[in-house]
Amino acid sequence: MAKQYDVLFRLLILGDAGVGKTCLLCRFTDNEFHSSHISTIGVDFKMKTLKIDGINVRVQIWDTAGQERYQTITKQYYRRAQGIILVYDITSSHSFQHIVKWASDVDEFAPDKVQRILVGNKADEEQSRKVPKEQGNKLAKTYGMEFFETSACTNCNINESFTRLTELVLRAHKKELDAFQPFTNKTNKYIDMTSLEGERVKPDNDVNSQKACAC
Ligand SMILES: Nc1nc2c(ncn2[C@@H]2O[C@H](COP(=O)(O)OP(=O)(O)OP(=O)(O)O)[C@@H](O)[C@H]2O)c(=O)[nH]1
Repeated sequence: MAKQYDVLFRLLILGDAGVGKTCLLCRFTDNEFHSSHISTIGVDFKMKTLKIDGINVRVQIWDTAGQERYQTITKQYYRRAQGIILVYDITSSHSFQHIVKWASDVDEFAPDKVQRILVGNKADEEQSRKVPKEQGNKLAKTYGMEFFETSACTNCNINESFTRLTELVLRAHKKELDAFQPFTNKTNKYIDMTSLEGERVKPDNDVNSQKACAC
């Protein structure tokens, strides 16, 4: 069977419970939105293939539980990530203030090379907004991250934010990819960055993957 992608990356979505991590993922991968909140237990993941600069990039996107009690499990996934989306809810000042804690966890547990973006979700809820867009921008600048306001509900900036993070990851790993040059050869090989950067997981059998997508 012909190879269907050239490189595989792992992305991670972090943020407080209820900010919309699962909905962002479901919107991006399946173009679905669900209005109920079913808390993620541990972690769950979905896959999608993007074409960037002629390269077929497969992304394995891990959705993590925002609840404190799952942090021991979710932190184990940081070190295998090449890209991280830090999410807050624009209607929740608390979730925004908490980004500092999420970012410091990333500094502590993720690889140095990890690429990060900041996302303020629920941008459709303008009437309940607690976090001005400028504040999001300012915080992102402080951390040297790019910033997006999104709405999983109205499908605003979803593709843009996931695609941008994938572009940043691709750029950060350009040297390794150039050395391998899978895009020009005719073999069925692809680069699995997820196994190169850490211990390989077997998602199909992963005991932590307990939640079917609610969206
Ligand atoms: N208005 C609006 N509601 C949203 C949006 N994204 C998510 N929600 C709602 O926010 C609630 C929580 O969404 P989830 O995606 O389950 O939140 P989560 O961050 O995955 O939560 P945990 O799994 O507990 O960490 C649900 O009721 C969603 O419908 C959005 O863009 N706009």
